[in-house]
Amino acid sequence: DDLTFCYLEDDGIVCGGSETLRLTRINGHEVGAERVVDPDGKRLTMKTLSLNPLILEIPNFLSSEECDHFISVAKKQGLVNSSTGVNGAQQQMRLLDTDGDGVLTIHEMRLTIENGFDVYPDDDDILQMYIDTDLDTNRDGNITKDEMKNLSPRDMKRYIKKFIEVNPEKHSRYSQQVWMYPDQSTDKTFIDIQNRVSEVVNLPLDVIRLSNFQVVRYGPHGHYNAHFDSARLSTEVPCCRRFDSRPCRVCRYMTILFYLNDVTEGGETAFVLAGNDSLTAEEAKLSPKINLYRNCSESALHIKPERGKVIVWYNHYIDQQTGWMGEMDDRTLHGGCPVVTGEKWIGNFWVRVLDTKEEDLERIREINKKLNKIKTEL
Ligand SMILES: O=C(O)CCC(=O)C(=O)O
Ligand SMILES: [Fe+2]
Repeated sequence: DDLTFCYLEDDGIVCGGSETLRLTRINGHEVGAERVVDPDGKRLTMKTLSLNPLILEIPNFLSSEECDHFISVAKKQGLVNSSTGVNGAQQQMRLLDTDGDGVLTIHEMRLTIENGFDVYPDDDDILQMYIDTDLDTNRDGNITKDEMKNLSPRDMKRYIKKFIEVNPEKHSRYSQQVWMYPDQSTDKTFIDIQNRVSEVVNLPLDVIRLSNFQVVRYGPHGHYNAHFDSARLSTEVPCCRRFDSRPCRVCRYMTILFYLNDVTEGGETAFVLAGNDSLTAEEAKLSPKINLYRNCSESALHIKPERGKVIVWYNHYIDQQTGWMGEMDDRTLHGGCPVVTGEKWIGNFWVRVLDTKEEDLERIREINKKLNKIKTEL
């Protein structure tokens, strides 16, 4: 076998060929549990913040210089507006007449717009839309099926698109970003960090290199409403490869989130359902809790951004049979609360995998070849 994978086990480091490759999961023990981790001689403390979902934090994982480095790389590369996968222009609008009385109240219209367009208007914005578009002919604040015909789905889309241009903070995600890829970058700091991550999460560097990295900036009002970083398992839709143009789903085994600065006020990462089993993810997605821009304080767990801190969580369990990605953990529903004062910089390091370990072994071989070629050219 041409590949070797090593893991830290109870009795020391154990290595083997490609049959050894598997995903790992840190044992969180209990909330508040702390242990010392020692990547490249840096004594750091890893603490368990939550068990359901499993979330761990390591303060000072990055030095201030490393944080500044990523911020300046991002600025140099040029940040672009973030967008979520849900693009209003492609979505079929589903009228959410939740009580089934054939009439949309303002509340139901809000749900309809939130779901269909990934846009979060206030009640006043909806009333303004009725005025601007003449949708509510009899001006009673309710939209009947007949009144709905006053505005075609296409015109509605056009109206919402303009609304978002004027009120960007009402989109589900309001931030700017750049991407970095481990198999394309020779940035020394980036390579150091990949090694450090590999050590503390006990995953081979080869698996860490399957990841991608996104540096994100939020300004005042910047936020990201609650979402999943990954998607549920599916036998019909394959895991996305980079720049995939087929219908595909994002498969991110785990999220490693770096805080690159201290935020003056706001900007916590919120886990809506941490330790809360009384609400299903589907119920949560239709509840006001998901709108972190408005209802951040209703989440179960808040993590304060602190320069250099990293938090780690697992979007999926491990499939014990294959050792590869298993069911999604729907307690991971999370997002970024609005920045009140100052700005917020983070790095998202997403450990991405494909549907099978064999496909990822193939990718690992390709990446190694590519990196060897870059090395010999240097
Ligand atoms: O900004 C945050 O704290 C969370 C960001 C996030 O969830 C994401 O970018 O996927
Ligand atoms: Fe996220």
